[in-house]
Amino acid sequence: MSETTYDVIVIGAGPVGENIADRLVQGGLTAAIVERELVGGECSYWACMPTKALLRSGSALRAARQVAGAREAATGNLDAAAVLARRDGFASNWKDDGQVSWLESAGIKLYRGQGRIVAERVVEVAGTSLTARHAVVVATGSGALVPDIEGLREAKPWTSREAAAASAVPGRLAIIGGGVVASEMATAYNSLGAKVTMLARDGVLHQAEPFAGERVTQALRESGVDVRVGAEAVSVSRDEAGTVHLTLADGARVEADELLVAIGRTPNTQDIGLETIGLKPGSWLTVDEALRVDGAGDWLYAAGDVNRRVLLTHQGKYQARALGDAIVARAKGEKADTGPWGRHAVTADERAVPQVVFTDPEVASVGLTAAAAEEAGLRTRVIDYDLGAVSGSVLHAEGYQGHARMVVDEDRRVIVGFTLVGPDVAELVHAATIAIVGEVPIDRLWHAVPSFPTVSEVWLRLLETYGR
Ligand SMILES: Cc1cc2nc3c(=O)[nH]c(=O)nc-3n(C[C@H](O)[C@H](O)[C@H](O)COP(=O)(O)OP(=O)(O)OC[C@H]3O[C@@H](n4cnc5c(N)ncnc54)[C@H](O)[C@@H]3O)c2cc1C
Ligand SMILES: NC(=O)c1ccc[n+]([C@@H]2O[C@H](COP(=O)([O-])OP(=O)(O)OC[C@H]3O[C@@H](n4cnc5c(N)ncnc54)[C@H](O)[C@@H]3O)[C@@H](O)[C@H]2O)c1
Repeated sequence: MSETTYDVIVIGAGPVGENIADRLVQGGLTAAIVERELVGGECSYWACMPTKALLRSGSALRAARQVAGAREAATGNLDAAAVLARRDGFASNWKDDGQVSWLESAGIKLYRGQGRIVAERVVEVAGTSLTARHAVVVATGSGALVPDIEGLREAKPWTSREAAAASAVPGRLAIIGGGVVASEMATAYNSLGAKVTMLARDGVLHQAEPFAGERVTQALRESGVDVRVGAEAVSVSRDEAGTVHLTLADGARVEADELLVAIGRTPNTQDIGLETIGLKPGSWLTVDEALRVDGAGDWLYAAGDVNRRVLLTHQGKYQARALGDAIVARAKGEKADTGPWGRHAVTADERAVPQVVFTDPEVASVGLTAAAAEEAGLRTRVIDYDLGAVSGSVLHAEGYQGHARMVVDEDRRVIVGFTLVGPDVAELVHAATIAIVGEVPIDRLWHAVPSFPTVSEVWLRLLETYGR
């Protein structure tokens, strides 16, 4: 077995692993990255990029149909084949040459194969033993969770991977789940012509502000999706003709051509050698504020989905920048600055995580919901405003419907949570992220004047509702 030594070994070349390795090399260290599938990870080929590509064409068509003049020009349905072809491009046709070239140009050494920790600071991959001088970082991400429902695995359901990469649109698609993947894929496949049934046992987008799930449910139903809140599948089978049959807890039956299971994620830690260092294979890697793995030595870190802090690409990459720079600092004998909002801290993971759900309407949020703020013991005031009543919204689309909520910490008079629901609100949320991270006092926000006539004028309306 050949042996090679690097300053740091990163297992997993998803968006998080790539960014960590980049920061390390930019900081003057050597880094090897280990990847068993495609460089770029889930996000590039089976998650963020292809799913957003599947959603974008339907969103553009709906936007045109909401404006007189454009509506008359947008008379047909989506060209599903063209949408799928555009999606293929955004998934780089499931080839990673571009990302491999980037690794080379960034000075990061790639090893292909399953990486396994075999001892402290030692990782084996495809017959090569890699030794780390300073650290090993696990950035192996997550995979789809498939529940133990009778007959489900034998029925060969789609997970998010098959939904993101499908080469044809099924006539009927049933979905188990009511979270982000379920809601986005119900939106996408409905727009592509599938008859969608969504079994949302625990409600639709139930982790968001309640009005978000309610509006998305209503819009999905209006566009023809059969949303069944509270419905639970108890058994599944696929017959010889390929039809999937589901039986629900209340005895109801659902038939579909494909079944998507979208009920959350499981960590990719089953076969990475955790047992060799006293940790449990298949478990999420819990970490401290420096992203060091609990129960391991100070040489092992975990970032991105696998540490379960926040399962989002942008937040994982935020962890990657902080962690990469912290390892560089420690390697130089400096102390890492992991105190709140420090250079190497991941404070935003707890206080200001933005997320956009690309449904129709879109849901864009950051920070705490009103319920979460109350649960955290904050003395809050919740300000709501009808987004459709803003001049910019009325101009943006006929019959624009939306809602905005601002959650204010009354003791500090700063915003701690913000949620927008409406067409094209995705690009509006970053202003709220800055207000929360910057802890901008409400009194100062009165001086941040939104342009007229934009949808952003909702900021002014919220402040007026709050009062001066
Ligand atoms: C359908 C869907 C849509 C999504 N859309 C969005 C979105 O719009 N915006 C957003 O912010 N987030 C989105 N997410 C979440 C996002 O995909 C993840 O948060 C992100 O991919 C996490 O990055 P990561 O690098 O931690 O893990 P991954 O992207 O999962 O990458 C981990 C990599 O490690 C490799 N690996 C695993 N084990 C080993 C091993 N032992 N040896 C070698 N290599 C290994 C894997 O092959 C993979 O390439 C979506 C998720 C899904 C499922
Ligand atoms: N636009 C985006 O930012 C985006 C898009 C897609 C996915 N993601 C990320 O990917 C992750 C995975 O998404 P997801 O939708 O799979 O998970 P999720 O956690 O968002 O939703 C899972 C849903 O399934 C329900 N559920 C759990 N077990 C169930 C069961 N046995 N039967 C029926 N329902 C059950 C849960 O109550 C929940 O509503 C999320 O954490 C999300 O952050 C982000």
